[in-house]
Amino acid sequence: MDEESAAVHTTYLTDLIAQSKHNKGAAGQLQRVLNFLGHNPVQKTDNPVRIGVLGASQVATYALIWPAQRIADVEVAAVAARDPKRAADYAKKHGIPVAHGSYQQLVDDPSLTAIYVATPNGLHGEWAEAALRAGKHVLCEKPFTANAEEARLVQSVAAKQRLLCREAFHYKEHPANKAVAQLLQSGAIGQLQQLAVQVLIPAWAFSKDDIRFQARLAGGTMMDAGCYCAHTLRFFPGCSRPHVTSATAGKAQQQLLVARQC
Ligand SMILES: NC(=O)C1=CN([C@@H]2O[C@H](COP(=O)(O)OP(=O)(O)OC[C@H]3O[C@@H](n4cnc5c(N)ncnc54)[C@H](OP(=O)(O)O)[C@@H]3O)[C@@H](O)[C@H]2O)C=CC1
Ligand SMILES: O=C1OC[C@@H](O)[C@H](O)[C@H]1O
Repeated sequence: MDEESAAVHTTYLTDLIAQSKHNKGAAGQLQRVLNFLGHNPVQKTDNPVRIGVLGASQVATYALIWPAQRIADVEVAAVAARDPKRAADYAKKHGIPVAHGSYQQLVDDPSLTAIYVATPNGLHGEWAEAALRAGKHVLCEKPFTANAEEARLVQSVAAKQRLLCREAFHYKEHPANKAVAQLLQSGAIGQLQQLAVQVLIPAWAFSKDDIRFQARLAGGTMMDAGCYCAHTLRFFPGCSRPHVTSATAGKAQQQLLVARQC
């Protein structure tokens, strides 16, 4: 969304929130949408965490750039794309002060504290590792890497470098999920018997050449939506380490990217 449309949406939502003052639930929902639009930037502190975005991606806008505008001690300080012009255009559009024409330049930028890896899945491991070796903390998009071997390597580099390296699963930070986890932990609702997870994402939301449909970039339903299922199964207290008894690979359905696990 460009700045002008964001401003229009913001005004509209602010009016709606004012009108919903007698309905706290609705007002809260609307406030969250307004926050998501991120159009109320705050003054940064003197020494914010300076994050560089690796990949001029869609996800970086709503997962990092807009939310960071409302956080005083976080600054999105640079972006890199494989093409310098694309990096410059993206930086201009989103008010990012520095644009790098290669991922390596971003990783080597001494002014940055952390790197947000927002590339196709197949490149997560390589660039998370490069960023860690260059002394940067890493926030890596899900799924963490393309396979377990890469994941172990990246984690070992993070440990050796004494740097943070987190996978960007935000669902587990949501208060509703934390409350469920706490209920399960406390035993207040008994012991967990079964957990069924299903993620449905409309396939029409993406073009045919989207990174999600490209095996060479570690795409595919299980990598895109299915990693939420696998992660959820391990996240809640009482869940044992999943044991795979069978697996069947098939072509994605026409209408939906569907991933299920029990
Ligand atoms: N946590 C969450 O809620 C979400 C996470 N994601 C994850 O974020 C990542 C990016 O997804 P999304 O932003 O939707 O994807 P986009 O296609 O919008 O962005 C991917 C970026 O990767 C870069 N890239 C590098 N190599 C290639 C290549 N060979 N082909 C295509 N792009 C390439 C491109 O950057 P450039 O051209 O600038 O170099 C591009 O901007 C994925 O891993 C996805 O799983 C996605 C959505 C939500
Ligand atoms: O992680 C994700 O969340 C939102 C979806 O649009 C997307 O396919 C997936 O990458």
